[in-house]
Amino acid sequence: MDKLLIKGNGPLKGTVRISGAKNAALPLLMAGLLTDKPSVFTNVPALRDVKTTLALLGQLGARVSVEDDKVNIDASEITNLIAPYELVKTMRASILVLGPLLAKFGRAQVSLPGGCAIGARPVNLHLSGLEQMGAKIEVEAGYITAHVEGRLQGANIFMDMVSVGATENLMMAAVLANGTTILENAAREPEIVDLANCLNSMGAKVSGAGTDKIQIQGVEKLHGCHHSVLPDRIETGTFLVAAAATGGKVRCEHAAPETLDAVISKLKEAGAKVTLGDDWIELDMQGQLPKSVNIKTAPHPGFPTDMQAQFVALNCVASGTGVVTETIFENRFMHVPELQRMGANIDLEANSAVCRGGSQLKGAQVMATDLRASASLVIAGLVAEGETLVDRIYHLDRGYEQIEVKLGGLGAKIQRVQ
Ligand SMILES: CC(=O)N[C@H]1[C@@H](OP(=O)(O)OP(=O)(O)OC[C@H]2O[C@@H](n3ccc(=O)[nH]c3=O)[C@H](O)[C@@H]2O)O[C@H](CO)[C@@H](O)[C@@H]1O
Ligand SMILES: C=C(OP(=O)(O)O)C(=O)O
Repeated sequence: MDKLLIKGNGPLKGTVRISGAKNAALPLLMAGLLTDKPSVFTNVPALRDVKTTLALLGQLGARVSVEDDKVNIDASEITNLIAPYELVKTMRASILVLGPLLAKFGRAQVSLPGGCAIGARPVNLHLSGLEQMGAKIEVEAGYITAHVEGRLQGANIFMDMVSVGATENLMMAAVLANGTTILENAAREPEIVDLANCLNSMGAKVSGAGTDKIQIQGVEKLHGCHHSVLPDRIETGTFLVAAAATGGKVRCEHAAPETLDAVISKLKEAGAKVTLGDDWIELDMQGQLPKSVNIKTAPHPGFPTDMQAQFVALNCVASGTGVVTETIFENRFMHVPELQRMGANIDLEANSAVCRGGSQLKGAQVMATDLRASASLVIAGLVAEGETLVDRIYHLDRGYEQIEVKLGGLGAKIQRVQ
């Protein structure tokens, strides 16, 4: 099993190219199921989750081809409407095939994603929204089986929690429904706007994406698309935090600065000088060490839960005490015991991590437990004294494209080992 060996060696410096966003790419690729015509996506990141998505689409009968960062999907001959456990278990976003399959083919069977490291992550909002659109749904023997007589029907759906995945699934279902669907208390993440833009380029009628009320007027058919995936705001944020923690100066290119307000604001509070262009962000610590910051995660435009672990690592080496509160997932502090093994001074109190800064972290063998927890261990390894070995980095490969190559380009001593 691959591991990352990191030797802390001072400030990161240089320029890094940001990849397309995992969380935008996955629903976009699934949207390829909604049309008989070819869909072409560019700026698709080479990630394990993208491979899983393409394998899933292939298993359903879609013809998929990949050339560098370009993916072509032809879903004109779908032969199978089952998303099996073997694929769904490795990637929770597989549930996003349910809306498109039901809307286009009238039925689908998708394995229940099950619990995962960061929390239980139920899919009740996805299912109840589809039921309100006329679907009949049964959950039995670990599978969700859904069908609808004729077309899904437009509906007014109020979601009693803000869910990114449910908003995306229901939006994709509603584009081919009969009539108008209104999604209230919808998620407002930039990846939802990217999906809506892509669906509209396919002939859908979606308005209000990026607000908490999305209106979708169903159409009978969609055509193909040519869509470039939104840059990854979480990958960008991770490199910026790594630069801040090491006291460095890093410029992220091919980024989307407008999607990172909450993160940039916290980096400035930590003492970083941040400069923005249309598609780049530069962070300069001007030789200073960071100051601790308080953080509370919240749905967009609040502080993203997917950046929480990286800021815990930053707070450990910063000056002062920072309290990081997680409000989205009930078990998203698994990086804390691993950071403690490296000498971090953190106390867990309910859903908050009280991080007392100023520790000189020491290299250790640590274990990645989920995607962003892994990123926080890499950041800690970059500032630790001595060698850090991060095990189980298949989690990292789900969401970071060649992280060791990109960090190496910024001067880090990091290599993949067996
Ligand atoms: C592929 C993708 O885009 N993943 C992102 C997506 O995950 P995902 O779409 O799974 O996250 P959600 O926004 O749905 O989850 C938010 C909260 O709602 C709960 N919930 C969700 C659905 C449901 O039917 N019932 C329910 O109770 C979840 O357990 C969680 O506590 O948004 C999360 C929150 O920003 C991010 O951390 C993930 O990186
Ligand atoms: C939690 C994450 O992803 P997923 O929803 O794909 O598990 C993440 O990207 O941090």
